Amino acid sequence: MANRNVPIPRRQLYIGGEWREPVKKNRIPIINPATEEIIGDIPAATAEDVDIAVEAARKAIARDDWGSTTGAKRAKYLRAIAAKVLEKKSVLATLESLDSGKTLFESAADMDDVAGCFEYYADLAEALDSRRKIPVNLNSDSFKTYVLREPLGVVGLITPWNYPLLMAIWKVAPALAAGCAAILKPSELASITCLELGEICREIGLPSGALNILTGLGPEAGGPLASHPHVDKISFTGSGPTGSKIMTAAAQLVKPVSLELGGKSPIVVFDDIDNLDIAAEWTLFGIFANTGQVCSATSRLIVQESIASAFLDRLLKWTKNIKISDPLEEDCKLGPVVSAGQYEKVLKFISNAKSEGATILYGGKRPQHLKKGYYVQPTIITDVNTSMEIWKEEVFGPVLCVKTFKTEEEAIELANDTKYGLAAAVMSKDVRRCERFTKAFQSGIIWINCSQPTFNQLPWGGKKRSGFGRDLGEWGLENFLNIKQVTEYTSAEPWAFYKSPSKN
Ligand SMILES: NC(=O)C1=CN([C@@H]2O[C@H](COP(=O)(O)OP(=O)(O)OC[C@H]3O[C@@H](n4cnc5c(N)ncnc54)[C@H](O)[C@@H]3O)[C@@H](O)[C@H]2O)C=CC1
Ligand SMILES: NCCCC(=O)O
Ligand code: NA
Repeated sequence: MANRNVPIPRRQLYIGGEWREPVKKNRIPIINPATEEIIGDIPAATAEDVDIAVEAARKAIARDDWGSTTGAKRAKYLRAIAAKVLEKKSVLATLESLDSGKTLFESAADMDDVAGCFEYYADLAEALDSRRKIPVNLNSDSFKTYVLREPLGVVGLITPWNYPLLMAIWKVAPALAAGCAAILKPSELASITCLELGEICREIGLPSGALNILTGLGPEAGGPLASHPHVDKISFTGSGPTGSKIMTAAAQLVKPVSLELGGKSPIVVFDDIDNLDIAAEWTLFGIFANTGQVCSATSRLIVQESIASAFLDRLLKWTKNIKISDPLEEDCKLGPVVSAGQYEKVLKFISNAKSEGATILYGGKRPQHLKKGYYVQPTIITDVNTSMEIWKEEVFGPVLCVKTFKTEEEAIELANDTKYGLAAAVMSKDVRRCERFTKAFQSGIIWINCSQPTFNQLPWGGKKRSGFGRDLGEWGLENFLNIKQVTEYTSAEPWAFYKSPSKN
């Protein structure tokens, strides 16, 4: 077992490059979901702190060392942050697991991804210098034109608890690369590593106010950020209802938002797959990685009837082999869900499925060997119909529901039978069929013969009620840039639209 005695730092809000006590001095307890114990506390920001952070961010935007410096200089800071994250990887990963219940293996992988994301956007920040001013040729003697890419301004980044530091960095890294000044509001359920990012920024000397970190409750800290008149954009990842509230608040000021919300993504498995075990493992990974708390989790298995029984059999064997334990234990592959609320919510989904007539093929309860902690067994539910809650609603826990199909048309119809549109996966060795599914799936992310692999270079986001806008890749950077066209009249001749008074 990793060292669970890593001390939990007692931090304040990170504003203007310094630690600052919240104006109202309130704090929120940190709960370890594996033990249900309080292990520390975080500061609780309110509207007063948001005002101070916005002011610090506006100053950073106006200063030569941040808002108007080069991408190359900003890249140096991003690379320095990446290096520090790797230097502190072991402690950060442990803190992430203690706070969120994520397995230590996954937390460590997240820290690598965090560093990789900073490195990736450091490259893009450097490349931005040559794309900052792009001439546009009009074939005109009268006009010279060009397009500028500028930092959008002060941006609010509101993020969830399922990948506490990584989801924040998907927004922080491109926002800083673009030259914006950012205010990050992480989830109150898991904020420790985001506060440690503040310490890293302090250590590497990030110019003050470029990144401000306000922990606190959603309505008290996130709400004022979304409705602040001097915040130029909100980028949000989280639940649909909260996304909707943020969009409503931002709409009052015509403030742009990007929303990365939930999903109920399908994984379609055809009978032509060569290897049931490979498909079974991807199906497992698609729903049980991070204990199913993944917005892109492929939580609806749609399997061809001819192999359904053999495939489910194999799936069960793999599922029974998953080690469920304290997330710091070696080889743990399934930790607790994040909170008591999430635990109750997941169990309720399972009991509702049962009362609606579905069969709990496996799991559905707390694992017997774990008396404390918010643990739920990996759960597989069959005899599902399309009007059931379990087919329609995002559980955000380790719960897979299963339906069978006979024909390709039926599989597409079932796959798209959802209000969401984040991700979709197809498993088949028929290349043409995979192409047909790629086209037919109504979603922003397609996986072929796999589920969940995610790369910094590729756009991440959805359609339908999964939201709009894209994190990651060059799209993630464009989110934080203002595109400004400049048109200069270069002719010595008068414009001659009006009759000149001198000719009267
Ligand atoms: N798509 C995704 O990645 C995620 C989906 N979820 C889903 O959402 C459900 C609820 O989880 P929550 O933690 O309550 O998610 P949430 O969507 O309410 O929280 C996400 C972020 O929004 C903030 N927030 C909450 N209310 C706000 C408001 N009125 N104004 C501004 N910011 C606000 C939270 O403090 C947090 O930082 C989960 O059970 C899960 O189903 C949760 C987290 C991530
Ligand atoms: N593999 C990263 C998933 C991110 C998300 O749940 O939004
Ligand atoms: Na926690």
